[in-house]
Amino acid sequence: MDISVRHLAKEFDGFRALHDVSLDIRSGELIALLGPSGSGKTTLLRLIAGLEFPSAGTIRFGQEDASLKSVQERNVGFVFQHYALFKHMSVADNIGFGLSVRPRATRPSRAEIRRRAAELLDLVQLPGLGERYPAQLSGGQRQRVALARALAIEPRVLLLDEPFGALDAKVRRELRRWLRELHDRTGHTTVFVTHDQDEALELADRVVVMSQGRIEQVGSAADIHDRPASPFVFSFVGSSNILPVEVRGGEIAYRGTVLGRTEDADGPRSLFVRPYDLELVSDGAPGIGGTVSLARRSGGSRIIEIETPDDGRIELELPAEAPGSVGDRIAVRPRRWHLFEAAASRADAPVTGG
Ligand SMILES: Nc1ncnc2c1ncn2[C@@H]1O[C@H](COP(=O)(O)OP(=O)(O)OP(=O)(O)O)[C@@H](O)[C@H]1O
Repeated sequence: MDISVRHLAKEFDGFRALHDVSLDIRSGELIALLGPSGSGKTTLLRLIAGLEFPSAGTIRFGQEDASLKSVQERNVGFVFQHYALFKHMSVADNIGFGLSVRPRATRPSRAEIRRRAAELLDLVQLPGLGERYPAQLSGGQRQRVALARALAIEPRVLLLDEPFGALDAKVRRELRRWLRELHDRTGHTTVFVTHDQDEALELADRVVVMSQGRIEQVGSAADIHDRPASPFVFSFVGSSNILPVEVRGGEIAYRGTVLGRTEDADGPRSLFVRPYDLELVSDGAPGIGGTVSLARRSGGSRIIEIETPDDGRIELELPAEAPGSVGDRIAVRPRRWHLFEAAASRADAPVTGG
């Protein structure tokens, strides 16, 4: 089922939670809505679900205008972070719930609902657990039951709001992989909300990065990472250093030191660089000089922070065996970077990177 969102806006008591959002979701796609708290992800998801109605704009499901249709009419399945399974119902009854409350004319027989619940339990890899109660399951198992319940109504679209948010990191990673496999098998159009960039970039076909009720960029993991459309996107999907630089005749200079070349026009810019895209330069070679103010080990790398003469701080991620202790003077230069407009990037970028 294709979903087409056009010029969607949503106001709550005069507060604009979404501004002019347009987005095309292709049938069978797995889409992540990624952004910081308050960026409008859940509002967009709830509008697609039919749990809220837009202040302006339209939502089409295929050829049909769904903007004012109810959740039932849209036939969407959804799962929220706090998988509210019915505690007093067995797992099988939870899964069959959506079918058992259908009007008599479209309601399957009890035997059919049982059969379907058992089938879905196999699909979510919990065969034989139908007679258990939610309290007798682990968090990850409950979340899979919640997904089975959402799938039971044979939804046209599956909407997931931070579905793995409440789980520990390892279970989260396992469920992520499992959800991707399930998606590939069932082919549902799926939209999920997350504020975790790893989850979004790893799981989704395309990621929609949101900030302050607007879409900043829509793209594959590679697009978002390698071709960020704005300083916000660059900073949100990883750690970043921001240096004030000057472009003159194709050269990028930081306090008079040429760091590299660009085809950009002359003028001030902000140079955005990832900690692992900086390298140490040997004595005398041009680079950004500074004094090491922090050095620590992180997994297989060394994280080093230097203080620059203009009171800036630069974070570097170097191989574990790299030299540099607190108090040493070193110089670095970027291997890869992104240049953005100076003024806009200052106002727009979050203070710290991801
Ligand atoms: N029912 C409501 N009434 C008033 N304001 C609301 C309502 N729902 C959301 N908002 C506001 O709209 C903005 C967007 O909220 P939304 O829940 O969509 O953000 P989000 O990106 O999903 O954030 P989070 O990651 O924290 O869930 C927020 O500023 C929020 O306070």
